[in-house]
Amino acid sequence: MPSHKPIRVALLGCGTVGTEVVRLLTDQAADLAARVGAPVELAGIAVRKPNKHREVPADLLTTDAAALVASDVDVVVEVIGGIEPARTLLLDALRAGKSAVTANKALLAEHTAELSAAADASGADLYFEASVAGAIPLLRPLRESLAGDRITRVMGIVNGTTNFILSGMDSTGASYGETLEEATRLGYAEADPTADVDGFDAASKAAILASLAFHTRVTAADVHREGIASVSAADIAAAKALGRIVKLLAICERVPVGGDGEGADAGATEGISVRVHPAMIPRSHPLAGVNGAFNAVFVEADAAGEMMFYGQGAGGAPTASAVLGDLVAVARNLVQGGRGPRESAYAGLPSRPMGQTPTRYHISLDVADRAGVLSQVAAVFAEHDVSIAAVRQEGRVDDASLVVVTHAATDAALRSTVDKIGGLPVVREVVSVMRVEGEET
Ligand SMILES: NC(=O)c1ccc[n+]([C@@H]2O[C@H](COP(=O)([O-])OP(=O)(O)OC[C@H]3O[C@@H](n4cnc5c(N)ncnc54)[C@H](O)[C@@H]3O)[C@@H](O)[C@H]2O)c1
Ligand SMILES: N[C@@H](CCO)C(=O)O
Ligand code: NA
Repeated sequence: MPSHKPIRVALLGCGTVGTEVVRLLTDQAADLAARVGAPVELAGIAVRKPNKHREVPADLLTTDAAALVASDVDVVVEVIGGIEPARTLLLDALRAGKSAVTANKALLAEHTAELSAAADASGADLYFEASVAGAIPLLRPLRESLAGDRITRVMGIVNGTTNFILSGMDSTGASYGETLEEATRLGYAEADPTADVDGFDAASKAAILASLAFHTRVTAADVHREGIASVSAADIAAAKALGRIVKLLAICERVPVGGDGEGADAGATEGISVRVHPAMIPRSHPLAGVNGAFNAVFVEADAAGEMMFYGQGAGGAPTASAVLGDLVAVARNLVQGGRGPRESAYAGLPSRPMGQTPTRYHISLDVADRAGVLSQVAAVFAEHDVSIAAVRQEGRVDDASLVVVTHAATDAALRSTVDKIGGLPVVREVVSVMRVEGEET
């Protein structure tokens, strides 16, 4: 039996995730104690409305989260969400030398520097595996298992709500609006789905992933963000016609820098691009088969090569699994002495603006079916120094469709190419414009 004194845990928030944390802590108490080497005891649960929590022991409930944090606890688990009061509560805990576990990506994407500094100053642990891709072990592999390698790219589906909607649009051909309604009816999308569909949730996760992968401090403000509201049935059909599928991707990659920049870029030869946007990927890509509310993250590293992490990225029990894994880790550190890895931001790579990021575009046009159209369109690409990888033209009686897939060029050059093409008299409509990922450039 464990001889160490019990590890006392304060749980802040008892919603979808918190309820499952309580259940796992209770159901697995004996196993957890054996694994940690000390009993892991729930000292209190901070909630807003105690009468709404009949499923958890009433004597543990309190509405005073700050007092619970200040009480005789060793670890604080934060599953409230949002910036305040979560930020202040976690800072108070860390400053007092109490280790912290959080699932709060919104907070981490803004305030990791401050939280890590507080943890370093007191020697406490800060763990947050549940904040990205829920149950999937991802942050610890990036931070620990791959610490000896050089990660070049992380590309993932890290938002279940938008993946559910895009998968639905792909399988039924329905519009974005219709599919969002269905997702809301089934309880996948929240009443206010803004954070998910506009890409804020994925952008927070991208910032956390890029920070770990590239040993660089990246915040949500460094992430280029586009959501899925403008993805049309025509985009989905255009992708399908060429053996591709549309996904909302979080992409973190190393990109070359000229070294002629100013400020943070001066003299740098390498930067990073961190972005969230819909993109077409080949149906043969490992991420293409990730459907519904599942998450998956594809990682490329110099020595390890390609890896994929796949599983449930959301939901009470899956997210609580990651929270409990972190809780066991910090509790073990308390029992055995020592600390988990500290924040590592030594590389300080500059974030490159989207306009200077190399991307590829898929462009579908409705054009007049007459001689010379193709050469007029091709001339605009040449003017912008954008090289064409493939062209497909289909003529009909009074109009025709033209699909162009480019080689890599800067996003800014591609954007101005599309703008200029849209203004050509022979182009009736720009049917679909989308970036292409997951293929040779
Ligand atoms: N639900 C998921 O699938 C999921 C997945 C990964 C990460 N997360 C993250 O986990 C955290 C919690 O998510 P959730 O889905 O459980 O949210 P939730 O809204 O279900 O639960 C949050 C709870 O915190 C309570 N709360 C709010 N202010 C409080 C305060 N001052 N003191 C005490 N309690 C307070 C709310 O009343 C609510 O019960 C968020 O940071 C979220 O981003 C959730
Ligand atoms: N709203 C998020 C929850 C998990 O972070 C999603 O849909 O993936
Ligand atoms: Na995770």
